Amino acid sequence: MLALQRLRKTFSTPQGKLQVLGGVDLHLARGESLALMGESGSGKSTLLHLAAGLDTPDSGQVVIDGQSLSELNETQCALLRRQQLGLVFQQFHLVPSLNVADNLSLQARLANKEDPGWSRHLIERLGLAGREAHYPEQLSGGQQQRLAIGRALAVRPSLLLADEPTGNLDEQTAGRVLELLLELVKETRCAMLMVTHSGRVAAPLDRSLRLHRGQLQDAVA
Ligand SMILES: Nc1ncnc2c1ncn2[C@@H]1O[C@H](COP(=O)(O)OP(=O)(O)OP(=O)(O)O)[C@@H](O)[C@H]1O
Repeated sequence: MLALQRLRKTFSTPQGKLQVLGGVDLHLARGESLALMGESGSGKSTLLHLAAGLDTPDSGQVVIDGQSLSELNETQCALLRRQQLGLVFQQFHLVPSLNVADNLSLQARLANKEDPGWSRHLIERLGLAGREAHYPEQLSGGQQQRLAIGRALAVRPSLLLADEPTGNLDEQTAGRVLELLLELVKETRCAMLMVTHSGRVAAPLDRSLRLHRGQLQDAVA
């Protein structure tokens, strides 16, 4: 589903070249969830951005559903991102002027993949039934993040990329949101790559890897 092949990325800094990824290989299957851990500055966000096609590697390639991103031009890459990727961040990035129903279907509408039946099902699963006409500011933090997850899944993405998706929530709420997220990943059979600092968050995922000195290694619990 997602393959990272010999991915290298170096940044230029005032102190010289900084190699962040030194030839990273990774394979993620459909329905599989992977926690990406590592110290601050180890390159987790860099890897996530490359996987999302938001940045380009120095060498190596990102393959999503058999399609190498390096073979696509910017417009094609944006289309693939819209249609096949779901992105969830620590900040919910909901549109304040749109209600719950419209926030949920926003990405699907932009991707021409609107499916009212699936949206209704998601609203139910997210525990937001009856709240469709409410605006983000009327929701709790946990409800807002559930809505952001629903927006990402409304396109039925083949790959979900999540950057600390429960980082802004209290522990109890975070636990419930994570549980729901994992259920929905299994239900939709998308692959999920999740950046997290927390061993507790990583534990229920299928696998955990740690970025260290530009390489992926098995994470020690
Ligand atoms: N555009 C850039 N130019 C120069 N250096 C960069 C750039 N982007 C990231 N870096 C550097 O690359 C390294 C990896 O950054 P990255 O944000 O991927 O780390 P991270 O593991 O996500 O960190 P954190 O856990 O703190 O979010 C850091 O040393 C960072 O300063």
